[in-house]
Parts: sequence; structure tokens; C-alpha cells
Amino acid sequence: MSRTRGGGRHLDEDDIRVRARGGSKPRTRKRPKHENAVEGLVTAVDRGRYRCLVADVPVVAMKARELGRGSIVVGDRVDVVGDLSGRPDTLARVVRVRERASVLRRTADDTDPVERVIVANADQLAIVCALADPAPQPRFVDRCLVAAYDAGLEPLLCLTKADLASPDEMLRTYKPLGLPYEVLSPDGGLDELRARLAGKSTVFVGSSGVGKSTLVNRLVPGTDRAVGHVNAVTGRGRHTSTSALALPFEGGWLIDTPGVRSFGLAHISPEEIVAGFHDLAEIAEECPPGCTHQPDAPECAVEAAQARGGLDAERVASLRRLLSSREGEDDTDPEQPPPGPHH
Ligand SMILES: Nc1nc2c(ncn2[C@@H]2O[C@H](COP(=O)(O)OP(=O)(O)OP(=O)(O)O)[C@@H](O)[C@H]2O)c(=O)[nH]1
Ligand SMILES: [Zn+2]
Repeated sequence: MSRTRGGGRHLDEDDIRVRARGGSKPRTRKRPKHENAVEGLVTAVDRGRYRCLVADVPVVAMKARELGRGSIVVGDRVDVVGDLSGRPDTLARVVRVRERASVLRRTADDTDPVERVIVANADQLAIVCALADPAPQPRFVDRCLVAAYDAGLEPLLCLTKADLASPDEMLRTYKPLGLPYEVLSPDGGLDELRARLAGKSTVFVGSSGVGKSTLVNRLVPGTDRAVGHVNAVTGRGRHTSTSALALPFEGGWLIDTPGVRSFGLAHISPEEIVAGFHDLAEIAEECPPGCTHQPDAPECAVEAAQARGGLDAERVASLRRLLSSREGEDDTDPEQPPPGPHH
């Protein structure tokens, strides 16, 4: 109806007639819903409370009932009403969630049909992987890559602990994918990484002990205090949330994901993975429906093109690896931390 669609700003003839007739409260005088709402960005979520940055003031808000069961996640741009002072014990209300430019999703595991959005509106996925202690986990990196391609985020490989081991083997593995990467050590500089992060919204993922917190702390000093001991949403008590947490960084955001140890990929189809390989996707269109594109797949056009020698063998191997990373157990479950002397 025009009344609501126009946001109440425009009166049409119908409105005027209603007004002229008088009687009970004219509907036109009803304000458009939440016309005073202010835009904010969700920086943390904890048990039904949303920390939003509204005009640089951190405000704690709840979800308005009219939003129903729809999720609100870190990175969401939302409209907020109510007490926006940010004073302790005030509670504002999120009344709208703006359309998301991207959604990073996962399922709890590969058999879980329910996918969850972890972060909204991110541009980049920083995949943190240690070169030693714990040993590199290409499988984890592959799964993160698949999740990044699915979400339309640019992957950025961050290889930590270069003081302990050489990055050569990992770089060889990922070279065919043409990923941007950073090799990091405790006394090495971070300027190049900073430049890659500036102005973007970057989600950091990594399995336990790879040095993700150390890295985020180096980039945003003081994070430890804010995250480690204080509830990220209420600013009081112990931090118990395992949700993501957005930290302002040089015109963009660093989004830490303490609770995300794995990416269930049940929601991602093989077609979506192939689509991430622009040079191979066209060839794969000639494959029979449901083709696995593995070496033993009957009448696989990718295999045929490979046999003719027309393809980059390493790209094909990488595609096959990512396709098979969708299947089977994820070996980086929180219940099963990788072996290593840390912690
Ligand atoms: N040698 C070396 N050790 C590092 C480096 N970065 C981090 N560490 C150590 O690795 C251990 C794990 O680092 P964290 O930053 O806690 O790792 P995390 O990825 O946040 O792991 P969680 O705390 O489980 O989330 C700590 O003992 C760090 O001091 C590095 O570049 N080189
Ligand atoms: Zn095929």
C-alpha cells in the first residue's frame, strides 16, 4: 500500500479523504515505522544481545520482536531505535537488517542441513595457517577456500610461525590457485598485511593454536584485554561469547571468529566450487551431470582436456582437492584439537 511504501512522506488523494472525514484517528497521522531509526553496524553478538556501533558510540541492543526469527550477525548493517546513548544498562532495539552484500556461511558439520551465517558484508577471508606447531593443515585451508569462494570473499592466506619452518611447501601447494599470501613471523613486519587489510572487512579464521589471536593482537593492540576478560557485548563480566567480533581497523574491520574452528560445507554444491575456477568451469560444462571431475569419473571433460595436455595440471589437481574436501570428516573439530605442545 502506498501509505507504508512511501514511508508516509507523500500524501495521496486517498489519504486526504481519510483525513477530511475525520472520525477516529486518521491512519495517515501514524508515523512511518521507526522513521527515527539510526544506522549501526553489528560488532558482536552474545546470547540475544547485539553490540552495535552507532555514530561511533557502542550501543547494546536487542532484536525487535517484529524481526521474528531472522538472524542478525556480526557485520550486519542495522537500523536501531531507542536509547542510543551507550550508557550502561541501556538497551536499544534493532528494527531492521539491511540487505547483505555477502554472507559467510557454514554448517555445523558436513551432514548438517542447517546452514548458519557467521558474518555479513565481509570482503575478504584471511585464512590463518601455521607453518609448524601445529603442522600446516592444507585440508583446513582448502575448506576455508571453498567457503570463501561460496561467499564471494577474496581469500588471503596468512602463513604464521615462519620462524619455525619454511613456507616453501605450502606456497608450492597453493601457487596454482594464485592466492594472495603473507608469510609472517614474530619479528617480521606487518606493513604489507596492513595494506591488504586497510579499508576492507576481513574475517580471520584459523584452527586452534595457529597464532590467530597473536596476529590480531599485533594488528590491533589491546584486543586481548577487550576480548579475553570482558564480555564483548555488555562490556562487563567474563567474555563467554564464541561469536565473531568486529574490530575497527584502518578504515575497515578485522573480524575475529573465536568459535569457528571448522567449516561444514554441506550447503555448497560441487558446481559452486567449479565456478570458482574460471579457467576450468567452461570445460566442466561438457561433463555428464553429477560428474565428480576426479580422474576415474566416466566421460569427464576435465579429465579428457587434461589428457590432451591442454590444462594446467596443478590447477586441475587443486580443483580435485577442493572438491574432495567437501566430503568426509572435518579433521579440525573443536573437540579434536590438532596435536601440538601449545596451550
Ligand atoms: N614461534 C612462534 N610462535 C607463535 C607465533 N605466533 C603465535 N605463536 C604462539 O603460538 C601459540 C598459539 O597462539 P595463539 O595466538 O593463542 O593462537 P590462536 O590461533 O589464537 O589459538 P587459540 O587461542 O586456540 O584460538 C602461543 O603460544 C603463541 O605465543 C609465531 O609467529 N611464531
Ligand atoms: Zn568432469
